[in-house]
Amino acid sequence: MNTNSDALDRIRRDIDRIDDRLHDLLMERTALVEKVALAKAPDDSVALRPGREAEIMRRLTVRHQGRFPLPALVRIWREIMGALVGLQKPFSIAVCQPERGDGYIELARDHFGVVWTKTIFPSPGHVVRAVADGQASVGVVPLPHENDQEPWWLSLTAGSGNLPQVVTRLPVLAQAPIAGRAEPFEAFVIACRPHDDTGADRTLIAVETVPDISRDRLRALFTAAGIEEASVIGTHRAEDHRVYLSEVDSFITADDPRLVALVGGGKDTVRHVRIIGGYPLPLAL
Ligand SMILES: O=C(O)C(=O)C[C@]1(C(=O)O)C=C[C@@H](O)C=C1
Repeated sequence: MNTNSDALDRIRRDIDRIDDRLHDLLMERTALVEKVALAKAPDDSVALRPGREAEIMRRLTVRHQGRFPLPALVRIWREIMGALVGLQKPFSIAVCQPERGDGYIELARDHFGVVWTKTIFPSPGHVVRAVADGQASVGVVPLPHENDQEPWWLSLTAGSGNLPQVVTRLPVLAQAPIAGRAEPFEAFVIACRPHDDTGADRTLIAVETVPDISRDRLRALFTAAGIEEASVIGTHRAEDHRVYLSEVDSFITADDPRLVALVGGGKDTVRHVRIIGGYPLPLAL
């Protein structure tokens, strides 16, 4: 009996020592991130680097071993990086929560952690405006749906200047289903910064065509321009034109010659092509 409780005490002292080391490392990591913040351009409006975060998470999930559950590991690092992004610059999160419940707030909390303020907005359009105006550092908006009456992503295709862009897709690791909830919530994070190249990314390209063309024709235009694996994730039909939101399985920037080929290959049909961001591929279990 005594021996057992002695052994237990010893193990618990080891656990205390490990907790102290973890805690010390966390404080040391915080000090390093403060140095990273000083090295960033002062006019950077948001400290968030979704690509770097994705690379960290991929590296850790690959080296992970043993019985500690991977979703718990991801959650701990989400909390750490979420906390540290807001220590570098003021950080606030605009969340679209159009329906009852708090599915998108949960997604935002799982990704950015518990620390920073989250403000609920009734529509994705409000969130886009809040981020564009600098009222919020990032926004969480539902993934586009085919039958959206007023797709929020259209406002990311128009105009110039520092428009918000899609930078992340949530959740970064598929969540366990919640009993009683029909569908998992999924969202895009938008911010006034370009999406990052992590070597495993998707890019979102809005293509405006006059007149309307079929999806098959659109896919053929992408293929002819040298862009494979383009799938449509949203559409908007106006009186004299159609806008497709296509998702491409690679990292593409606005100056990519393939986009010029896409416009040229469409002769007069493709009026406008615009990248509205992209995101690192979500973690695979
Ligand atoms: O590497 C950076 O740029 C950081 O700001 C550090 C850090 C991190 O905690 O590792 C924090 C926030 C960023 O979104 C990405 C990574």
